[in-house]
Amino acid sequence: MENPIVEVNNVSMMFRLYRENVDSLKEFLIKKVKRQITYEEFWALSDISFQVNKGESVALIGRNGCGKSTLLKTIAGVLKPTKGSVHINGTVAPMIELGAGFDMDLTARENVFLNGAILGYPKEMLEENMPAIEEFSELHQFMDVPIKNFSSGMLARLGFAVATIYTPDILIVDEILSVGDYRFQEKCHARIHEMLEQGTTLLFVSHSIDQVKKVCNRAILLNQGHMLFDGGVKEAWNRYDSL
Ligand SMILES: Nc1ncnc2c1ncn2[C@@H]1O[C@H](COP(=O)(O)OP(=O)(O)OP(=O)(O)O)[C@@H](O)[C@H]1O
Repeated sequence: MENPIVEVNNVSMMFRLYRENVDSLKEFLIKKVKRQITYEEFWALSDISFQVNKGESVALIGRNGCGKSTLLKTIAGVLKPTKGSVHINGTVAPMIELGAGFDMDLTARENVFLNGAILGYPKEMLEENMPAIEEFSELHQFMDVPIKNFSSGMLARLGFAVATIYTPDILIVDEILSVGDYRFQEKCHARIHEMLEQGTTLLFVSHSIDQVKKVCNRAILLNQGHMLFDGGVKEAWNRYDSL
């Protein structure tokens, strides 16, 4: 039997919620040293465990703030869980906060190199793929324009084009398909399907049942940081509806 491609073992995530109202880092540090800073512990994820096998497409569903993005970030390695562990058996392309590493003062082309480097792609690979990125993002005449002049849809197109230049073992998609116009969303879906056909495993967050039904064969329902259900998409959505 093959090893699972993603293993999430008893993952819990705690954030400190600071209640103090401080105006500067200096004031914060002084208060911290004097132990005048108080915080509340907030558990965004509590004891989550599941495994994903190669080729599965799994949706994470649940209400706003239930912990979906936090869970994806621990799987992508962006956040280290407070307790538990995550094991990944392959390459990961995280599409979380697309273009989070963009610099607004740089041009689209310069940002391809910047964002590509953050994603760990070699410079030569980015140079080689520049025509494909221009083509997919449909930003031809805008490639040498500073991106501060771009619309949110244009930024999403650029971010998606950079993130998908190679076919990863695991693709992590967080809500990004809600950005961009309908035609571009369809293009993103087509690209994701192409990857799935090549054996990519998908972890997907979306608030749209139609999108989840289109791409996923399994869904995990979260509620206030707890895992309530793991199984078929239809049943997961029925349970979500009755929360
Ligand atoms: N860095 C942080 N510091 C403090 N609290 C955080 C931090 N990141 C997330 N949270 C809190 O953790 C909880 C889960 O957030 P998360 O973004 O994972 O939810 P979500 O299910 O993805 O929500 P949405 O559907 O609105 O995107 C929320 O209550 C959020 O406020």
